[in-house]
Amino acid sequence: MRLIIRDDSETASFYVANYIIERIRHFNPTPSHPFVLGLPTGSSPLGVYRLLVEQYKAGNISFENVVTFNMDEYVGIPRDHAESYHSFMWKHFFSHVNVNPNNVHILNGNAENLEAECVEYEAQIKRAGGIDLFLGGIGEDGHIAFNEPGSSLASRTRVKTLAYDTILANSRFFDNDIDKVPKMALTVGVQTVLEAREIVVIILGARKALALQRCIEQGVNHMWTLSSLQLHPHPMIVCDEDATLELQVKTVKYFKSIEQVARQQGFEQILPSSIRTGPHSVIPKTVIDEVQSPTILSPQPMTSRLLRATPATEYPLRSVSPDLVPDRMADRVTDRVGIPDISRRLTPQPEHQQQRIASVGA
Ligand SMILES: N[C@@H]1[C@@H](O)[C@H](O)[C@@H](COP(=O)(O)O)O[C@@H]1O
Repeated sequence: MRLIIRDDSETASFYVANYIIERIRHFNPTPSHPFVLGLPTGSSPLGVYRLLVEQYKAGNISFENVVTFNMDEYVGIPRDHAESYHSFMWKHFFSHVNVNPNNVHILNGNAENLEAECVEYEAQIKRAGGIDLFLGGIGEDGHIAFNEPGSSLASRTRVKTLAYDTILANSRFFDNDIDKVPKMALTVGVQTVLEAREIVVIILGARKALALQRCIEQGVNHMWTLSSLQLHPHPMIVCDEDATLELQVKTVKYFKSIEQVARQQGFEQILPSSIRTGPHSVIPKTVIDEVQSPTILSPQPMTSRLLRATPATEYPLRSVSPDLVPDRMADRVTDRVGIPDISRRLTPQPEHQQQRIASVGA
């Protein structure tokens, strides 16, 4: 899990937008090998969409070969209702960029057979080759898409009844009248999200702080469906400082230090090549040269093989996301020359303390 913490919503959105742009560029999508992007609605991704549109207009990114799948849609409100997720997506993103309308997929909450609609949506995702990057937001109760508390972590796209808390939270978009808020939605499942090759979630504001805490510091739990991210190989949460309010100080310092150390080492994030370029491309293989020696008839020892590393430009020498290096708060207590002073550990060791007291007294 990567947790990226930024000062405010603007800088968090900036990080996510740039990240998506970098990922699409790296992937180098073509009509036959498009980048498949999962997208959310809600107020949290608004800044990201604004920045993506800005960058598109500045000529820095193209969405021509990007296929999109939205997370969810209300059931029973007209597609052109101002608060439908169709309207939201076209208003804030699609109509401002060069995405091909045929490449846009949003669940139809007015389908005659809602169940069949959901089954077909899963099939469409599969036909598109799976989702390369799923961008998500969360509800205050830690739900991802409309996977409300108690949703099966194995769930797939389906019809979902909304939790009262969600109806209440979303009433702000419906004249603060909960009677106007749809009570059902179509949503991708937790499993659908987990099957994306990469997941990025943006979490902003103090009202999401408890959800973030449950998802980062506690175990996988169907009552906080975002916590399922812990089971994914490449998840990243980007949040603002306000969203960290319920986290332990050491958790915040830990994740900040991870990012700092990575930057000092000269990288932001390195994903395996198959994730960065999609499943269809050939992953460069390390070449092994056999040493030709006609006189050796017995099996050659390992030292007779020359391992020629593939150039870093083609394939990273570090082939996986950097692992989180345990970083104890106690290890940060250093003396003046920067060497850890064991006698001042935050978890006291009585024998060392005694030695120190004795040496100070001498
Ligand atoms: N179905 C959507 C979610 O996908 C979204 O993450 C959530 C949070 O919205 P906001 O970002 O406005 O808090 O709202 C709805 O419940």
